[in-house]
Amino acid sequence: MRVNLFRELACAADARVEVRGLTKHYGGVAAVDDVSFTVEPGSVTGFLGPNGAGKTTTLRMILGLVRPDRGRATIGGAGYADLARPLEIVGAALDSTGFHPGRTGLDHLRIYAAAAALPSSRAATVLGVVGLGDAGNRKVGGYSLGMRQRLALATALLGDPAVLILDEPANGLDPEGIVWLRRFLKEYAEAGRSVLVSSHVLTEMQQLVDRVVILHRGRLIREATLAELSGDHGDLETAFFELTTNQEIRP
Ligand SMILES: Nc1ncnc2c1ncn2[C@@H]1O[C@H](COP(=O)(O)OP(=O)(O)OP(=O)(O)O)[C@@H](O)[C@H]1O
Repeated sequence: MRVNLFRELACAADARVEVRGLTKHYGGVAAVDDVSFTVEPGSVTGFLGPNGAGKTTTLRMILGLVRPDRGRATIGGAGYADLARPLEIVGAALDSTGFHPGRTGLDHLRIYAAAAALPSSRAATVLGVVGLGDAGNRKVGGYSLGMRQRLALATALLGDPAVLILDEPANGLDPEGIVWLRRFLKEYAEAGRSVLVSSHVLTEMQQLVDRVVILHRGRLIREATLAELSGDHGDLETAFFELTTNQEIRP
């Protein structure tokens, strides 16, 4: 399974995501304010912050879904819009609610594969990888939340990308699913790829990530390895609360 899924990357730098000075205002609100960080190949990076910190807006700017007011995000050195075959560079699962309920999981994936000029056979391959091999011919309307999360991950994996960007991927997964996801993402990173994953469940992140990027009120407040953060603050939960409370309130 791993042999088929994880092709050799031509160059490790293909999996590097660089965010430099990203800024986005909505009306008077600085949703993201001069944020810079790097997602390193070979690592799982946790993207953390309280509600409204600017995580989703940042992810959407990396993926070319929101135009920044200032700054730039690159994946393997290129902006998303300049990627010739984007699904083969970056796979993203930001939302597991947007599936057509009347389509089967397999059909959903085949449509995405066709749109990206990927072989139709990838649909069954990625369904098997995420553990939905037996549910591929069932309509997505009958899938549980955890099954939809797995389908969203399968969609992200279609192009065998160098980078995975996932928003709350464990939401709705049962304990076995969470353990599976953790192992899968670690293996993915160990194959020289990179994973950027946002979650509010800090105990889960503690077990999953190598590095963390923490936003608060639109600004970067810490980019560090988990080991550095633990050295300074103890566990991730303690670090998170120490860093995100008692912050100076900006005008
Ligand atoms: N399309 C939009 N129009 C107006 N304001 C927006 C829009 N998108 C985001 N915002 C605002 O930008 C700020 C950052 O929101 P964002 O969704 O990026 O935060 P988040 O860290 O992902 O939050 P959560 O953890 O709750 O998902 C919030 O104040 C939000 O209300």
